[in-house]
Amino acid sequence: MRNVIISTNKLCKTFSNGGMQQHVLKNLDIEIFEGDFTIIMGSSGAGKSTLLYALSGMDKPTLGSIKFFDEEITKLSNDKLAVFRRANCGFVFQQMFLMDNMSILDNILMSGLLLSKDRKEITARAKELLIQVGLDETIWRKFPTQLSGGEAQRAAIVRALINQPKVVFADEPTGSLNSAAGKAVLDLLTEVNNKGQSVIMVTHDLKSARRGNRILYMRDGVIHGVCDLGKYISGDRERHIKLQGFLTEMGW
Ligand SMILES: Nc1ncnc2c1ncn2[C@@H]1O[C@H](COP(=O)(O)OP(=O)(O)OP(=O)(O)O)[C@@H](O)[C@H]1O
Repeated sequence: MRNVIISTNKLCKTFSNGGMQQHVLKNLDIEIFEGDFTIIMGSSGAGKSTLLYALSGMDKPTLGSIKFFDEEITKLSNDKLAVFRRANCGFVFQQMFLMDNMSILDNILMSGLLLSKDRKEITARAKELLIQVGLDETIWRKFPTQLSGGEAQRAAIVRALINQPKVVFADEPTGSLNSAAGKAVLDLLTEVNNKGQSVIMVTHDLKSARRGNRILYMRDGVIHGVCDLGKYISGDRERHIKLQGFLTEMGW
């Protein structure tokens, strides 16, 4: 029996666009399991990012509720929600902003020291993660404006992971990266997941999706299908065929 870490009850999100109501999430009842690498796929505009933002407490739903661990986060005030997110969540989104007036290492340490006072340990973890995403010592003291977009994105990912969040939310984390840098990021997310942290990732990319063990396919604001793939093993051909078959069935 697997533990449910996030569950939604009749989750709805409606946007008002030019006076028109757009129902983007429609009565979703979803369960996310502890330790899973959950992938959210689907056509453009299906509501994937909206769902990710709602599940992570970054955005409030219009109707319905979200339970995250034992906390009904939809009932929390904005301040309490911010504290909850800081303690439990890591965010790897497309637009990630590093502080321009601080070095890359200091950007990461600042996040780490919000939750821990052990500077030595946080520094060691930061350096280890930086190396894992292919950012060596030569860039640690640089400022964000001195980095390429891909380097800055990888540094921001390290910042998101420095507090070893119980759940990592990622929205197309490899979107702006070349294939080697993208692989380093996926390897890091896989490793984090293997250590027990849950990952929820929105992606359009088959290579990224293969890292997940459970795929939720969205269409028009609802979950259209679910595929259980089992744990990621590099080069597992059968898994790949199963995922492709599922996506074809979903009309991807
Ligand atoms: N803040 C907002 N205000 C108004 N409409 C929004 C807002 N955010 C999203 N939408 C609309 O909701 C719909 C779903 O958007 P969302 O970004 O969740 O889709 P998606 O499945 O992630 O798409 P993509 O794969 O193209 O990123 C889109 O039609 C979008 O225009």
